[in-house]
Amino acid sequence: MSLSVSPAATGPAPVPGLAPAIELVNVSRRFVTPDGRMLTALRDFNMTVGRGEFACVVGPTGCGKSTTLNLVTGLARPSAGEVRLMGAPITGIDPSIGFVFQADALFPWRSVLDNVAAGPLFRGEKKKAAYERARDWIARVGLSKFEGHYPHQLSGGMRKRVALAQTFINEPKILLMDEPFSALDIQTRTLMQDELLALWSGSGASVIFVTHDLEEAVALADKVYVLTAGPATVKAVYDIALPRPRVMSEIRYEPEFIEIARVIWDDLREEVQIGQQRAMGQAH
Ligand SMILES: Nc1ncnc2c1ncn2[C@@H]1O[C@H](COP(=O)(O)OP(=O)(O)OP(=O)(O)O)[C@@H](O)[C@H]1O
Repeated sequence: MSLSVSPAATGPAPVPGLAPAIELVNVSRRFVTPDGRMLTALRDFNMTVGRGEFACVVGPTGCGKSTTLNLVTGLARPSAGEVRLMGAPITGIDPSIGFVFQADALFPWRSVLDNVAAGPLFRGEKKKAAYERARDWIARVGLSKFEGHYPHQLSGGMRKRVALAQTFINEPKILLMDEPFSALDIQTRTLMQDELLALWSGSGASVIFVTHDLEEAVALADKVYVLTAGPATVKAVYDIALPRPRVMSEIRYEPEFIEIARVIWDDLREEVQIGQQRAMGQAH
């Protein structure tokens, strides 16, 4: 059984001389609520994502998962502690970060080709080279026949493919994903997970992927972080040593996968129950 549980961040053996891609060190993040109270969303939060590592984050609703991503983007500052990218403290919004969120960020008035070429053109790449690379990425996600289509003419899964091409064409060193596939039906979601792993495996990108779907987390990740009901701290980190390449439609039926998901769910369930009890208490 290649399952290990650790109370602190582990991960692949660090590359000598290279700092981890992402580090959150003793981070706390507090907000002032609209009624003037102080709300602690993250407390003493520690996370280390190695270079090229795929980390998934699961936790109860509202515990602080998106807040974690916002700190890594540089859009939000920690109230205490430090966030480092490639060993250096964050000073602003880093152009080497790519994002994919639940709502895709396609320009509705641009064709698929223009959407995918937008990033390189914005960064000053020559038009010919940008469009050549865009066509290549569109082909990689299987949409060559649709490059002249507009987003409203595509299915949800096709739009996600465009969003992935639009992200990977920028060759992000760090990729932040916040429930990117949660609005898709289960079959399309499975296909998109395969697509994501295929694109990621050739990219070298370090990923933080937030999801409510524990099976999705186990299937994709090198490492799964389980967060406590808010304020979020890291409850446990699980190394997922399932071999790669992984085929999403098959992996879920493997005994080892089922066992790993069961063990992590036992841990997560407690936090989900705490979150639900609190929500019910607030409703009374
Ligand atoms: N800008 C803000 N101002 C005040 N409170 C905030 C702000 N952003 C987040 N919060 C609060 O911080 C807590 C964590 O929110 P966050 O969105 O990070 O949780 P989450 O785990 O991503 O939620 P979900 O599972 O619903 O996606 C919540 O109680 C939320 O209401």
